[in-house]
Amino acid sequence: MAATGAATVPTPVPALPKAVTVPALLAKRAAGDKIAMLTCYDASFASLMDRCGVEILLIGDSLGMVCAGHDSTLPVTVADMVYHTASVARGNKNALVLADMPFGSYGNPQQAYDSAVQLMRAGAHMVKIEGGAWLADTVRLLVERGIPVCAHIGLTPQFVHQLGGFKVQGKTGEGAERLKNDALALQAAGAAVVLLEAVPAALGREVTEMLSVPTIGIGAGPDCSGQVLVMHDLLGVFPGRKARFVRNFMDGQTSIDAAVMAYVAAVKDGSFPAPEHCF
Ligand SMILES: Nc1nc(=O)c2c([nH]1)NC[C@@H]1CN(c3ccc(C(=O)N[C@@H](CCC(=O)O)C(=O)O)cc3)CN21
Ligand SMILES: CC(C)C(=O)C(=O)O
Ligand SMILES: [Mg+2]
Repeated sequence: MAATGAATVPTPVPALPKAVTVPALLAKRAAGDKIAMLTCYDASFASLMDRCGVEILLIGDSLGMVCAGHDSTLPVTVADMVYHTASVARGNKNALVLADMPFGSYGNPQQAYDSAVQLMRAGAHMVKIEGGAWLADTVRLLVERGIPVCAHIGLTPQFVHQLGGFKVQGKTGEGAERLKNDALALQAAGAAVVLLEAVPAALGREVTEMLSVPTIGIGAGPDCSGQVLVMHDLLGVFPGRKARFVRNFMDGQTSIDAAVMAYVAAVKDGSFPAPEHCF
């Protein structure tokens, strides 16, 4: 028996990470721990991201653009989302599986419920819908029936034809007020997560401070509770024009695992997003 205790105690084998749950996300928000999320569309990448510590895997309707080659997310169907959600769920162990409700699948609360049930049966743990305070009744109905909801506000790509392009939102006083009002209404209706896309960093911070549920930002500044990127942007394989909030994490790495781990580390230590990624 060695005389000096501390140095001879064997390093414990790290416990397997606990599955990421809705209460676990709330606890991270309360503790100020950053949340790392990525889009994911298949089982192989789900397995890779899960083992690299990504906490939320988003089956984004961006798959219509990055996988299928459309120029918007509008052509994506519930059947497309079910196929990719089931694929991701098979590859995942610990992460929370979040599925986008595609364009046209939540026109009223009952249609939203029917669509969400299909995604939950496919393996989603939470669904995401785009829109503001007008969606409160839909959020309430889903949450009351056991379907956790992420509310997506700011730049909502399903509204591209109304927004006139993929443009930064909440830049005017009126726009910022509307966004804050939407965030509060959606949280009050039961949203477990609020996703902020392409809004000024100061507004991302304000909304995050106003809410008790976590915010996940994409082009919404460093003060959100967590961050998300489209995996093709993180890996530098998307051929289109890249948004200001994108960082290619393959730079300086020699494997996809290393790039994903660098992303998780940069989100956790607050070094991503940097000022050049913010509006
Ligand atoms: N590969 C990819 N990455 C994404 O982040 C993404 C998709 N696809 N498809 C669905 C939506 C579309 N998104 C986009 C696409 C482009 C910009 C963009 O270029 N924004 C300009 C702002 C221009 C302005 O406000 O005038 C930028 O400079 O970042 C932003 C979000 C986000 N989502
Ligand atoms: C960009 C993220 C937030 C998304 O909704 C998607 O990938 O579809
Ligand atoms: Mg989406």
